[in-house]
This record gives sequence, structure tokens and C-alpha cells, in this order.
Amino acid sequence: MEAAWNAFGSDSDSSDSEDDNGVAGREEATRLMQQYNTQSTQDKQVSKTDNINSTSISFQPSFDDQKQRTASLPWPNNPPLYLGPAFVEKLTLGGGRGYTATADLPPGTCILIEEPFVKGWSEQQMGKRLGLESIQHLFDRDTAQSIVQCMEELHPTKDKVDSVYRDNSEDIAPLDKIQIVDMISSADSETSHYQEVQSLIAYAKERGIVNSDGTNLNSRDINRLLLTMRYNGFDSGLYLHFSIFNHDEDPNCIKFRPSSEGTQQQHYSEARTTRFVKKGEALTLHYLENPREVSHATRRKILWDQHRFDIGDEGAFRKFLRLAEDHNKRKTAVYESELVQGSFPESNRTGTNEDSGGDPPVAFNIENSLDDLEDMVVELQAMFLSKPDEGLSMSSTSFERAAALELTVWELITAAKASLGNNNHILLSRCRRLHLDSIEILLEHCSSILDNKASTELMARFLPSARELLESQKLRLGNDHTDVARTSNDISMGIQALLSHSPKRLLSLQLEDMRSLDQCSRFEHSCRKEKERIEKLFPKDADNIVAMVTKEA
Ligand SMILES: C[S@@+](CC[C@H](N)C(=O)[O-])C[C@H]1O[C@@H](n2cnc3c(N)ncnc32)[C@H](O)[C@@H]1O
Repeated sequence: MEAAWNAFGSDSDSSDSEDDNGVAGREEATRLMQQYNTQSTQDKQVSKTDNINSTSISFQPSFDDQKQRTASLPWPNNPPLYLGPAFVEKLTLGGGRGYTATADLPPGTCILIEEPFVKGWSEQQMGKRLGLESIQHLFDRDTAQSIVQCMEELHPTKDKVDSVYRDNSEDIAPLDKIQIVDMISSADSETSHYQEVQSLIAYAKERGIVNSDGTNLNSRDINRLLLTMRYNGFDSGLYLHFSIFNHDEDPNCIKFRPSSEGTQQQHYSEARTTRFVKKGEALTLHYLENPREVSHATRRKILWDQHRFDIGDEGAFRKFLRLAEDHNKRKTAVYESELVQGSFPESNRTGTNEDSGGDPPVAFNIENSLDDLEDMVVELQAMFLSKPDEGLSMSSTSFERAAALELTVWELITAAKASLGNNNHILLSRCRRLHLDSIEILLEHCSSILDNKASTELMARFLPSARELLESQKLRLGNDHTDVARTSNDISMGIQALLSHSPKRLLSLQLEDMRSLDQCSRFEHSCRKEKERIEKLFPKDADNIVAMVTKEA
């Protein structure tokens, strides 16, 4: 998913070459890495081939069905490429709408396929808090008129905002005051904002951009447009129908963003269920991404800052998860993944800590370290990708940076485990994924420098991180989530590499269910099968689905 706006046969021990540090060892290490990379490529190919004939569709999409379903959407003249078994229901939360399942849905069911209505964001906007330059970016487009008119239906809708300002101030609903009136007043209180709004009004008039009723845009319209972008924008741009999804702390859908994998360009985003959904259940996404795994206090602050809704403190969060009603293991795990030394940390919607003079919460320190280390991973990946042919001539500095990063993340995991006192804490999952990523960088880009012993040791650190990550993910996300498939694949590849190059080292890890070579093989097999099973639930068949609903019978 992407966020709403913010800015890897049994071998005898004697064949182990783990103590060989010479040239032979280096050649062996290179072979091991090549095997890792070849397996990785084959996996991708298998999943692509598997995907051709498999389908997750639990019912047959048809032109007629599609026509009927999309007719009742807020934008009947701008339908999505595909709307699955969902309808827009009236709700009491902000905007008053949300998707509901029209049938029992298996995991992987395609709910929505849609191209961005406005692709990406202006260059001036990138990395900055959402501002009026994004509205200027909209007005500069040839399709500005139609964009502005369609945006009238995004939360908060033009009708709603106009009616709020028509009402007496005592009659304004508390939520409308928070999400509309207070936000617009706060923006207007800045002189520069007021002046920029006036210039945008003049610019819209000059370009003939008007409301759907033919009136000229006024300052409230411009401020409302800014709010719609804040409440509905995704990293990849602005969508009409994706903006109907509400946030849930235990979401049942995931959004895949437009991508360009190899020669394949995918211009649309898709939403699919990540678990079994009952008929009548709300279909929801998680609004946070990059990173999605943040502590409850940080999520609470981000969601309040951007969307002006509050997931609340411990009591409200339990209620939010409907813990008391459901007695659901997954929801309980979502709650438990926040506990620090057995307690749910305090928070407030505008952020915890610092101002109160006390020590910052443990999770806050770990998040800061993670932010810095994730930036370093991105930098390293970019650096290695910009010099793909460096090979044997790779500078030792690049290697040292990557090796130091892996070690730092490993140490962070050890420290975080101790300070959180919760092996399944949400931040530990993020630490472990970062650890796997940092090892993959070394294996993929530094094989010419790594000798066999070093690479075996890397694998020996990779595997425990992946095992622990998988356990936490299964608890929190269920067994059918794409993240579970990815980690299962990592474990399978890690076991395969160690089994063929240093089974002795593999057994020395003493991992649960991996105490004998036979057990290790069986565990590897089950992870590989799980990865294949989940991948089949999420076939890359969106083009077929779109073709099915586009052709009239
Ligand atoms: C992208 S819109 C979602 C669709 C919106 N409900 C509508 O009717 O257009 C985002 C807004 O929906 C509301 N919202 C989404 N998820 C929510 C939740 N879990 N609790 C409260 N409000 C939520 C907030 O007002 C947020 O700014």
C-alpha cells in the first residue's frame, strides 16, 4: 500500500569451506551470492508465469455489472477502471462515506483499479508541507476545469463546506468545526497565505476555471481545495475513488501503487483484500506508508496532523480495534505489538513527550534511529545502482559503509529488544526488515569483497531476523498478507544458501523447528510453498480484469 500524503541436498560438514579466507573462499562467496541472486530472479520469473492463468476473482466481472456498480459512485461520469464487490456506504466519520463489501471476500480479491486522477505532485511541492503551489499545479493543467469540478465531491465536499458556512456557528457539527472551519481559519490567519489565495483566485478567473455552477472560485473554494488534497492525496497523486477508502488500524485491504517493473509499465493503482472479509464489513486501508510501522503515539500524531481524526489513547485504541467484541487473535496482536515492558505507552494527539520535560519515550528514540538508518539504506542503494559495473573495483569505502550499516542495525535490534521488552513490538518488525535489506545490499553489491566466511556469517544473521519478522507479521497481519509472502521467501532463500554452503553454521543457530538438516529442509519447503500460495492469491491480473469489464457482451 502507499500512504496518503505526507510528504533469499544435504551437504556433509567436510564440504564446508566456512574457514577458508583465501581466493578460493572469495570465489566460493561469489558463487554463493550468484546463487542467491539467480534464485531471486527465478522467483520473480516463476511468480510472473504463475500469474498468467491464476485468478483471485471470486466472481466474474462483467461489463453490465460494472456499469451498474459504478453508476452509483460519486463520479458516475469518471468511473474507475474497475470497481470490485464494494459499494459506497454512508457513515458517521469525516466525509460520511466509506466502502463496504457486497459479499464474503477471500484474501486477494481485487476491489479497485484506478489511474491517478492527477498524477504526482509539483516539483515545488516535493519534500515540503502541502501548500498552495499544488493548487497552482492543478490550475496549470489543460484539464484544470474538469479536475476542479470533480474535486467538488472529495471530502470535504463543496456542498458540505458551503453549508457549514451558511449555518449559524452554534449549529456547526463539532467534526465539521475541527475538519473544516478551524483548518480554514488557521490557514487564513497567515498573511502570506491570504495573499497567495487572492492571486490564485485571479489566476483561475484568468484561465476561465469556474465551479460547476458557473460561479468564480472564491477564497473558501481555494482553501477547500487545499483541504481535499491534504485529506485525500496519496504519494503517487490524487485519486477520486481511492479517496473513498477510510483508514483502519487493522485494515483488510492494501493499495499497490503504479509501477514500472522492467519493461512493464503499470499506470494504475489497485486495492486488494489481505484477508477474508465478511459481507457487510467496511473495506479499509492503512493510511501510513514509508514507514507504515510506527508506534501508536507517532501514528496518532500523524493522523491528527494530516487528517484531523484521533485514534485516541489506550482505551480508544482498544475500542477502535473492537477488541472487546471480537476476541480476535489478530486484533489482540495489533494491540500487543504496541506494548512497552508490558504497558501501553501514553500519548496525546499532538505528540508525546519532549515538552513535558520527561525522557522521550523508548519508541520515539528507536524511531529516530530507524529514520536515520533507513535514509542511509536508500542512499547506499542509490549509490550502488548508479555504479552497477563497479564489481571487483568497488571502493572499500562503499563496502565499509554497507557493512557498518548492517552492524548498526543488528545492534539496534539487540538494544530495542531489551528496551521494549516485547519481541513482537511493531518497531522491531521495522528494524528486522531494515536488517534484511542491509544484508541484501551487501550480498547483492559486495560479493567481490566478501569472502565465504563473511558471507556465511551474514546469512547466519539474516536468518534469525527473518524468522522473528515472520512470526510477528503472521500475528499482526494474518497468514495471507503479501508481507508474509516476502519474508517467507527470504527465509527459504536464506536456508537454501546455508544448507548448500555451511549446514554446520545453519544448525549452530539452533532455530526452533530447525534442529536437524531434515527439519531445516522441511522448514525451507514450507516457507517456499507459503510464498507460492500467497503469490497466487495476488495475481497480476489487473489488465485481464479491466479487459473483462471493458468489453460489452
Ligand atoms: C480519504 S478520506 C476517506 C473518505 C471519507 N470518509 C469520505 O467520505 O470522503 C479521509 C478522511 O476520512 C476520514 N476518516 C478516514 N478514516 C477514518 C477513521 N478511521 N476515523 C475517523 N475518520 C476517518 C477523515 O476525516 C479523513 O480526513
